[in-house]
Amino acid sequence: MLTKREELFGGTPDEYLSHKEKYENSTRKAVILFSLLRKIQEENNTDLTNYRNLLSGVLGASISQDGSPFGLHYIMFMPVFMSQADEEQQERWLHRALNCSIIGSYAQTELGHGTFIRGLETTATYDPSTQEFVLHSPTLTSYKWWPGGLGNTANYCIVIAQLYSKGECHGIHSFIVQVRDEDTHMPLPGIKVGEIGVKMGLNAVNNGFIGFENVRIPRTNMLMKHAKILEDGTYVKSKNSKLIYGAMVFVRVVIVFDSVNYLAKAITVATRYSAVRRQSQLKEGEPERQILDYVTQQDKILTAIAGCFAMKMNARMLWDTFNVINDQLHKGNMERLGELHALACCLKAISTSDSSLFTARCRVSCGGHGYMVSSTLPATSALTTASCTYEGDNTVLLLQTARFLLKTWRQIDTGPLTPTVEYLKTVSAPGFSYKWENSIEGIIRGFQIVSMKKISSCLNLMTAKVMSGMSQADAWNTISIQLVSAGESHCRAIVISTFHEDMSKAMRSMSASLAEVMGQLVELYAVYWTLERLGDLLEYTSISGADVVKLRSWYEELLRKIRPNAVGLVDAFDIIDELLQSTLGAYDGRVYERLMEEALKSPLNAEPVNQSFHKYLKPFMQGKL
Ligand SMILES: CCCCCCCC/C=C\CCC/C=C/C(=O)SCCNC(=O)CCNC(=O)[C@H](O)C(C)(C)COP(=O)(O)OP(=O)(O)OC[C@H]1O[C@@H](n2cnc3c(N)ncnc32)[C@H](O)[C@@H]1OP(=O)(O)O
Ligand SMILES: Cc1cc2nc3c(=O)[nH]c(=O)nc-3n(C[C@H](O)[C@H](O)[C@H](O)COP(=O)(O)OP(=O)(O)OC[C@H]3O[C@@H](n4cnc5c(N)ncnc54)[C@H](O)[C@@H]3O)c2cc1C
Repeated sequence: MLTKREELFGGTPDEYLSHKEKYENSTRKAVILFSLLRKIQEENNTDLTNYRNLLSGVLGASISQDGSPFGLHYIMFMPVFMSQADEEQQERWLHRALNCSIIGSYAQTELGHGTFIRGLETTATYDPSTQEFVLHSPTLTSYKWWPGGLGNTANYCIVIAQLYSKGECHGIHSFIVQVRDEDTHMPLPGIKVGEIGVKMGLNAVNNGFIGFENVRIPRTNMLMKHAKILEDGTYVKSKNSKLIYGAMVFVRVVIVFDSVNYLAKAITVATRYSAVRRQSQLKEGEPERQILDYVTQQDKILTAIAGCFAMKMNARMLWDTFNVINDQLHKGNMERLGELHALACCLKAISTSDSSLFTARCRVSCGGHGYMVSSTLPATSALTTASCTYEGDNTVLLLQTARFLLKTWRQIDTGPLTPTVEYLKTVSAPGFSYKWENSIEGIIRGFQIVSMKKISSCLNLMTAKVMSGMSQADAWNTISIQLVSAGESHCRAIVISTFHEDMSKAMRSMSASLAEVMGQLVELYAVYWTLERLGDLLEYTSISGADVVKLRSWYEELLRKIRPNAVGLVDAFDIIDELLQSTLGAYDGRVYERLMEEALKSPLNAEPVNQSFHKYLKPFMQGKL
């Protein structure tokens, strides 16, 4: 009789399963795991604020690097319900979703549209005679495409469609739709649903497609916490049309935490492997050195560790900011919605692009063995690159942040600014002067000045182009590279300052030795990004060549200081081997034995001579083919 642990972590490695077997195996594991989580959930009431704890359990427990067919149920279906469904609808469905007696997905993206959601083609037309909506996919491009779990798993999904009533289009709204029979799991009439095929990664998420042929759903299946359709078809609009976007903000907040978790796995593997792997002699006649002793290896890995700690603290800040503003939204105060959206956009974009960049570096830092699937680095790389796209393409999200920053800059003199942008007032105040200094505070100030000057420059460029006769939209597109750069600079200034401030607070309750190491990580992160963004700093601040020489020495000194604590820092992530699932990163350091053990599991090692020898090779080698 297998133990739960053996059931979850034993059996044929996923990499040797077919696409279909991988899905079936993931579903088998998911029901084991989420039965345990369901028990935990039943003891707690659930609203959006305490929901993230459950979600971090779900994400942390998602034991496959290929994701889980239940992912979207937890990550989007339920949060959207909590933020978009009215009380009666939550009463009717949320408990069933929480105890997994229904499994949901979130169907927004279509074959033809992902970013431009106002261009979605799926329609929901209200029929007052029957008090129903008619859901329809008018074109192939209107088919929903990508929703996780929709292929074979979910029996309900939230569909985002253009709402029509009394001949008028009211834009996109959310609807809950049953897609499969709860007993037979057969697709319901008028519904064409399936799985989209093999992807670069996340191949257990069961991403699907769905098309509707005049499918009728009750009026009360429109999620009506904000906007409503009355029985006679009268449309009652939301207090704020942007509230429909609320769930995307929540998921972006979750994804920042996710990106930290994925990066933590990758750097745990790369750091431990770099301590085990010996290669080349630093000095003739000496034993081969741990590759972690090479400064170029430290440059790849220690900066990733610092980045992981930095983003973890920013994820917490974002979550706290989300809760504060979400409470205000519930009380009808929309004042900071735009700021929250801009912050969630840029932190989602920067956390996922950093995580993708550093994970790829971890992969190459492990040489050939880092290219083995059994190292788990290829899967983590595939995962982190996906996160640069899902829940909003990073470029598009940074443009959203830039849109907010330009709006803020236009109003800079009309009154106080909200917390995440008040630095713009400080560094642009009359009489403010700043001379570059090689210190954490000096670096933060430098990044804030770069951000402010980029925003100001973008607005001036826009104004000049529009004055020259260019349309607003063309002017925006023409300078969009600089707009993205302004969004990134704003975010980097926030990440460094938050890391410094929050870590400084945390260090007060640490031992002196631990505080010293944490302080080194903050400095390493700040100095690394200063060297990475030298062009901006040379353009907008008084940093000099001499400052740069000193910065480089400071950087190399920090690598030297942090090296002895590298393994301890990643051990502190405390990721158990079963979740790490890596031949290179296992706690016991038996890298070579594990590589061989995993290789022997390959079906191609089941017999000494593969059948292709007799069928193909032998006749070929004998000239008979
Ligand atoms: C069990 C374990 C499982 C583990 C599995 C691995 C983990 C996986 C983790 C997560 C899985 C994720 C699954 C993925 C799900 C999805 O991808 S769902 C689909 C997501 N799609 C998007 O994000 C679409 C992106 N596009 C947009 O958001 C918008 O189209 C837009 C880019 C913002 C542009 O829209 P629009 O043209 O309408 O907007 P603008 O004209 O630019 O601005 C209009 C005003 O609206 C404000 N706005 C826009 N968005 C929001 C928002 N989200 N919140 C608040 N306000 C918003 C914008 O600021 C403008 O306001 P203004 O006029 O005042 O300036
Ligand atoms: C693994 C994965 C899981 C997903 N899960 C779901 C899910 O469960 N539910 C769901 O609804 N969706 C899901 N998606 C879809 C995802 O939300 C979209 O892929 C994403 O929103 C990007 O849209 P798109 O793919 O249409 O790319 P596009 O929007 O076509 O972007 C392609 C390129 O065009 C550029 N571009 C687009 N618009 C602009 C603009 N205005 N300005 C400048 N450049 C622009 C982008 O920067 C990008 O470089 C998932 C996607 C992935 C990869």
